[in-house]
Amino acid sequence: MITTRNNDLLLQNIDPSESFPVSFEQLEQAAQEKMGKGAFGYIHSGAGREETLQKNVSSFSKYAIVPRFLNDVTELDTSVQLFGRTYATPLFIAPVGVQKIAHEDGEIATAQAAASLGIPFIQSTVSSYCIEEVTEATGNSPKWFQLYWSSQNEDISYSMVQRAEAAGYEAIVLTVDTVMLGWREEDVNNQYSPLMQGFGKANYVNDPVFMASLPNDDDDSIIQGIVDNIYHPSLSWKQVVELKKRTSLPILLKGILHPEDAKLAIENGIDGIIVSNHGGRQLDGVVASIDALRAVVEAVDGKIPVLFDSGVRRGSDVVKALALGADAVLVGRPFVYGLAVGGQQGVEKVLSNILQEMKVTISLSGITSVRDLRNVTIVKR
Ligand SMILES: Cc1cc2nc3c(=O)[nH]c(=O)nc-3n(C[C@H](O)[C@H](O)[C@H](O)COP(=O)(O)O)c2cc1C
Ligand SMILES: O=C(O)C(=O)c1ccccc1
Repeated sequence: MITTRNNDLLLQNIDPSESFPVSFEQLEQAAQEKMGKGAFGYIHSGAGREETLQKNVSSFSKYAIVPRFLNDVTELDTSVQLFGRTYATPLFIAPVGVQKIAHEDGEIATAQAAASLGIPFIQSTVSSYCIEEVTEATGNSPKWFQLYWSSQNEDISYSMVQRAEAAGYEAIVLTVDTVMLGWREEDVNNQYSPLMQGFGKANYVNDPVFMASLPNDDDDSIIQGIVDNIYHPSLSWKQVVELKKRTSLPILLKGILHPEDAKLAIENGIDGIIVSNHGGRQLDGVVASIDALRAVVEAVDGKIPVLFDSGVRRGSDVVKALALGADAVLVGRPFVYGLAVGGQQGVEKVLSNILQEMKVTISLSGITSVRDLRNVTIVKR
C-alpha cells in the first residue's frame, strides 16, 4: 500500500510564475510550434481517415462517473500490484519510439521524468537511446521493454529480450498490432520517416546479433536491416509461445481489442494484455480503445492483468479506464508533447498534472484506493 495524505491539489497549482500549458490542446499547440512539420505530423497524425484517432478521445465522453459522497477521503492509495510487484501509480509511460524527433534528450529525459514520479517507463524497440543508456541514466527505477518482433532473424528478438532482462527490466511487452506500419497519409505528404533517418536505431546498433547479421556495418546497411526486420507479417501464436519459453520475465501482448484474442492469450500462457489500437496509428476504422475495454475485461475475468491505452488525455480518462476494469493505464502523446516543449521538465509537468487530476478525480468519486475504483458506478450514454 502506498498511501498519501490528500491536500488541495488545485490550489497548490495556482502559481503566478507558472506558464506551462495545462490542457492537451494547449500542449499540442505549443509542441507544434517547437517542432518541424514532419516530426510533429509523425507524432500527431493517425492512419487512414483518422476515424479511430478521433474516436479514441471522443468516446471517453460517453462514460460518466456517478460519485458517492460522505466517505472519508482524507487518504488515497494509488499503488497497484502487477506480476508480484508493487507500482506506485496505475499510470505507465507508453512505449514510444524515436523520441529524439521530439527532443535531443529523447528517452533519457522521459525515463528520468518517469523515475522522479515513480511512474514505470516502457522503452520501445525503436528508441533513440538504447536499453543500456537508459539504464545508466535511471538506475533501478521500474522499466519494461517493448519488443517489435524481428522477422528475418528471430535471434535478434531473443537477444534484445535478454539485454532487457540483464538490465533489470521487469516485463516484456510484445506489440502485436504493428506487423507492418499503418497507412499514414500525413507522413506520405511530408515524405517523412524517422526510421529511414536513423532515429530508431540505438537498440539495433548496440545488438551483437543484429550487427552480425548485416553484410557490412555502414549506415545504409543498418537502416535496411532494421526496415527488413521490423516488417513481420508472419508473427503468430507459434512465436509468442516460443518467446515465452525464452524468458523468465512476464510477457504482455499490446494491441489486443477482441475478447477472443484475450482468451487465446490466456490459453497460450501470456501474463498480461494491453487493450490498445496504437493511438489510431495502425488500422483505421477500428473500435475506440475505451469501447473495447469492458468486453475484454469480462473475457479475461481477472485471470491476468489488463492494461489500457489510446486516447488518454487527462486524469479523469485514467480513472474511467480503471473503473471500467483496467489494472493500469498507459499515457502516450501527452508526454511526447511535454518532451518536445520542455525536455525532462516538460514530461514531469505533463505527468504530474495527469497524476494530480487522477488523484482529485478518485477522491471526489468517493473512494480511497485505486483498488476500489472497480466499485465506482460508470454509466454509458
Ligand atoms: C510517435 C509515436 C511512436 C510510437 N511508437 C511506438 C512503438 O515504438 N511501439 C509501440 O508499441 N507503440 C508505439 N506507439 C503507440 C503508443 O505506445 C500508444 O499505444 C499510443 O500512443 C496510444 O495512443 P495515444 O497517444 O493517442 O493515447 C507510438 C505512438 C506514437 C504517438
Ligand atoms: O509510429 C509508431 O506508431 C510506431 O510504432 C513506430 C514504428 C516504427 C518506428 C517508429 C515508431
